[in-house]
Amino acid sequence: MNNFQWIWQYVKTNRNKLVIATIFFVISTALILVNPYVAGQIVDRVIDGHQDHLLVPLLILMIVVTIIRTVTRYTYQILFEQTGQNTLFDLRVDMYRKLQELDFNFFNHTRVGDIMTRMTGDTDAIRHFISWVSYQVLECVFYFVVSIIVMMTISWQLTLALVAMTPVIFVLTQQMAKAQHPVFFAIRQSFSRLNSMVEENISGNRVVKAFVRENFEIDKFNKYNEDYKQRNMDAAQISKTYLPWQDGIANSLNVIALIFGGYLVIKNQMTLGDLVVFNGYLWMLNQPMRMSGWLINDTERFSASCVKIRQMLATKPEIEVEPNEQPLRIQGKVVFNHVGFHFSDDPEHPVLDDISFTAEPGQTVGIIGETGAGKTTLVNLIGRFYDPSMGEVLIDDHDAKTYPIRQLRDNISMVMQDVFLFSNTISDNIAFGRPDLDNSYVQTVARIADADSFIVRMPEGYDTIVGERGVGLSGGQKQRISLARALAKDPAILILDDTTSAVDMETETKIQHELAHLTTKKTTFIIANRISSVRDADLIMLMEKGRVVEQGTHNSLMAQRGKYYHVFQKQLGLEKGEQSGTTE
Ligand SMILES: Nc1ncnc2c1ncn2[C@@H]1O[C@H](COP(=O)(O)OP(=O)(O)OP(=O)(O)O)[C@@H](O)[C@H]1O
Repeated sequence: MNNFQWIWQYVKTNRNKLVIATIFFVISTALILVNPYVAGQIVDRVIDGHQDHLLVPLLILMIVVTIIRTVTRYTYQILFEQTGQNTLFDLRVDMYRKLQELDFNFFNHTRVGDIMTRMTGDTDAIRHFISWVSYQVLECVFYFVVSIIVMMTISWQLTLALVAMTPVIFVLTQQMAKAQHPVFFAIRQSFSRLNSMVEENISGNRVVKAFVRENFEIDKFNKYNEDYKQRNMDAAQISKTYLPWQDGIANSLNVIALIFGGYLVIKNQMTLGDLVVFNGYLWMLNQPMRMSGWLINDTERFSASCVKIRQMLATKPEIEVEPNEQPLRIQGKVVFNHVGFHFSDDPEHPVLDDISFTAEPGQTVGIIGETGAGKTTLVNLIGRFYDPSMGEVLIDDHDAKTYPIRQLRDNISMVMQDVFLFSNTISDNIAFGRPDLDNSYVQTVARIADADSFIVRMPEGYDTIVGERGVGLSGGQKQRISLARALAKDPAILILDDTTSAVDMETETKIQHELAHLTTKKTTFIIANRISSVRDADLIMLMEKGRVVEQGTHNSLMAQRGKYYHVFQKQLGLEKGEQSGTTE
């Protein structure tokens, strides 16, 4: 399917509008023929033929035609614009839906700036094509065909002399399109890189300032900015090479018409009135020749944008998301059966290797281990953010792959390492997964997460709007709101990925105490650095380089006197050194 066929799928819902627009377009464009003809009549019949009484009616006719033409032209332009806007709207809806459907794998490999370029610049290039370029092309084709037919009826010799120039224009247009094609793709890529760079700089502005790297960032931006400018200059250079020729040839038609037309008038093979009429239609032949270069540019921009959008819409998530199904309540038993995992773009490096364990419903599993050991990846397999490359993950004794993904995730809450809050009220952030929650339940879960005490001290309490990504809150406060958000879902499986790393040990103990006394038991996975965070767990796994090297309860692991024992001794020593009388 080419780009035109593809975009037609969106445009065709506006069929009625397009039919009306086309009728107005035909009326408006056909009326263009009238005034030059009337002008010819004025010359031949009023000036040469001395039929003075015809002057006023002919002038009135010209005015009426001009008014009708203005109204019809305005109407079809509006209708084309509406069609473009509607298409843009539908396209954005589809793209946004697709973004919700795409998985971690896509977002791991696609820059935010690139996605933003597709959602804004690319969609607008398509709107511009539908709202403006499409009827300009129609107009040009109409002008070209009609002007030749009409001019033929006036003087076929003169028409042929002019039409002889069109192959040259055609070849120039073809050449220009060929040269512009890769350049517009390069412009599109460069713009996306520039957007990504700016987006990254804004997101990372605190890091930039903290490391005093503003000048480095400016230099980096200048490089991308320069590249974008250069690509546009390349396009301009190509236009500069071809457009003056096209323009020159289009203009030369006037000269040819005057010289050859004048000759025909002198030879009495054409009346002066006919030459005036002919001249009146000449711009209609000129216009398509002049416009063709610009329309080619816009069409190339349209094509480059279509390719990027179609690529995104065609991307299939590795894990298919089915439409919403009936809610399903799971018990929360989790079994890993010789699970191995590698990222699809890096099959050489297994991130998880032969992991096996069982967590009964309501049990707590603690996962500790060095950084990069694979702890986050392991819990990501439970919610099917990735599927295992080997072995199987069983949820309630069924392969996790057999669950529709949304049904499964509805039963799982994750508090992620990198807390993200929406720029909304605290209350809405907590109720994100269950928007129908009443305020008292929101407060209950906030209390369990030890967030209530600081929220009520805020000027607007639960109605306080937090900034983008939770700006305005401390790291620990964000973690606690994010924990409350996870609890509000009342999940069967709760995953806490380094959730209490930014809170003090006293608060952590308090939260753990509250979690342990929840009315509905949840299978809880706690990833932590401090053994104190997991020591009461039913099962503790110590991970190293993608493998579980020791597992058991705190007491059994201590009795083994292995790696866990040594980590514990080390942490105990550090804690004692740092603060006496802590929870250990
Ligand atoms: N999207 C990805 N593509 C390729 N490799 C990845 C990706 N995400 C993580 N990894 C690699 O997988 C390994 C395990 O990462 P993971 O985040 O699971 O570790 P972790 O134990 O949770 O670490 P930390 O305690 O620092 O959070 C790391 O070596 C990491 O480099």
